[in-house]
Amino acid sequence: MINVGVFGASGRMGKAVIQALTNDSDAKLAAAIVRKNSSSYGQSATENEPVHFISAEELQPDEVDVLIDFSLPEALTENLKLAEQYQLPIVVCTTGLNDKQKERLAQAAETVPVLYASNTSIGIALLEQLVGLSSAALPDADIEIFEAHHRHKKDGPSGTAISLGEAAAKGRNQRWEQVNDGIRGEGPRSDDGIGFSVMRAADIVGEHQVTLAVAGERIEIGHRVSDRKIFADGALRAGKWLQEQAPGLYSLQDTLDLQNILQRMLKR
Ligand SMILES: NC(=O)C1=CN([C@@H]2O[C@H](COP(=O)(O)OP(=O)(O)OC[C@H]3O[C@@H](n4cnc5c(N)ncnc54)[C@H](OP(=O)(O)O)[C@@H]3O)[C@@H](O)[C@H]2O)C=CC1
Ligand SMILES: O=C(O)C1=N[C@H](C(=O)O)C[C@H](O)C1
Repeated sequence: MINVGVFGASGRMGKAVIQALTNDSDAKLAAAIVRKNSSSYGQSATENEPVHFISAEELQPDEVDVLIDFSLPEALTENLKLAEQYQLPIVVCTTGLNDKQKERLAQAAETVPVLYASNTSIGIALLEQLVGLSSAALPDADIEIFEAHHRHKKDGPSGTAISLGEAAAKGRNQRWEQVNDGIRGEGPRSDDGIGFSVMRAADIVGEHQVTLAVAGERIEIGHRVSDRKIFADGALRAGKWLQEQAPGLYSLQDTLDLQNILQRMLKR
């Protein structure tokens, strides 16, 4: 049985992970971590089991095998410090990280296993591969990315949309910093630029579409999530995998065989 500690446990995703753990025969909730000034602090985190929302200082490291972080970027440094202090593997799922925070992930990965996933759905991992392949195969296509999320989302474009842009740039051997056009506004597009359009509305869980267009033809590769269980299950799957790994910085792609599957398919 794997004991899971969840950061951001009171949030939309934290609750989804706790719910997923109630039906998981290999893993259980060991710690539901919130801020000390959280309105959830001290309350029961589960319906039947005696797990309460605690603060990070109250974490009992011997009771936890892996940490899953679905809080916000502001909490990343403290969460990584805890993982380092207690030598615990950590799956980081928060988005909107700046360059310094991404460097901090790499620094933590020198001493503990760290898996960073802007999207824990296997469908998006597959989409990334398909986008890389399509971008390489259509070097002259204009690439644009659309994403839609719920009205409460703070960051934009979404972490997933940026990861898909990076996969497209990689497919063409381009540096992401050179082709990232950000959210589209006025003015004509450059030949290589990859731009985003963003929708925030109601309770949309997460939708992404990558368009590769040449004059007269358009490829659209898309993905929609309608239930946060998809992300929660993906994060737990990643956590189970990570707790058997050596220190290092991993991605969801490392846990899957998609690249080999794609290569085998292409050889046929
Ligand atoms: N990788 C993936 O597949 C997915 C990633 N995400 C990402 O996960 C993150 C959380 O999303 P979501 O659950 O919707 O967000 P919520 O706002 O619902 O939850 C975030 C939780 O973090 C806690 N929090 C807020 N501010 C701080 C802070 N400064 N320090 C520590 N904790 C804080 C809050 O709990 P409290 O105040 O009670 O402490 C809050 O409940 C986002 O970055 C989102 O983009 C979302 C879905 C899927
Ligand atoms: O905030 C969300 O809800 C989501 N965030 C992630 C992102 O920014 O890509 C993943 C998912 O699409 C939901």
